Amino acid sequence: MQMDFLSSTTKSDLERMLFDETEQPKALPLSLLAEITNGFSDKQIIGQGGFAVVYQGMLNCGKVAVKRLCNTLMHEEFQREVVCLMMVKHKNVVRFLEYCADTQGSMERYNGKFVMADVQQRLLCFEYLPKGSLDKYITGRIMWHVKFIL
Ligand SMILES: Nc1ncnc2c1ncn2[C@@H]1O[C@H](COP(=O)(O)OP(=O)(O)OP(=O)(O)O)[C@@H](O)[C@H]1O
Repeated sequence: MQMDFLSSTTKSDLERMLFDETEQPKALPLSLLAEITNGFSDKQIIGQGGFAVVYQGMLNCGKVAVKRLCNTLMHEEFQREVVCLMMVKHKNVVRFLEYCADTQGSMERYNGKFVMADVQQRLLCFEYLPKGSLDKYITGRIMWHVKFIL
């Protein structure tokens, strides 16, 4: 199996992906995700789940949601998640666009010695949904229902 040494997907490939629903999810370079989130700036954060921080990624036309997973996630779990996301295609499920699995060596001190440690970054990219979190709507409805009963 021949593999590209580095993913060369560009911002315009990502835009094409966003507007063409027949395109299959591909690997994205970390540098592109850093570029569209302004270096994973806090100002771009749109939410936080149990295992990830979610950033808004800005394209020339359109937006995406970039989910940066915590680095305790095992590679096998990430792989399983990507496989599942690639199989789900439904109008009621947010569209999965691309993924990024980046590993870089970094010299770190361990027990008084320098060792080369693997620094892993795992990210998922989805279409951006502008109406906020579903839990606000559900909580709102439940609160209203409880008030009505009382
Ligand atoms: N595609 C998206 N478009 C816009 N906002 C999003 C998108 N995905 C996630 N978010 C925002 O980020 C928040 C966290 O999302 P995330 O999917 O990480 O967590 P979750 O589903 O709430 O929890 P879990 O960690 O159990 O998956 C959401 O509540 C939402 O506000």
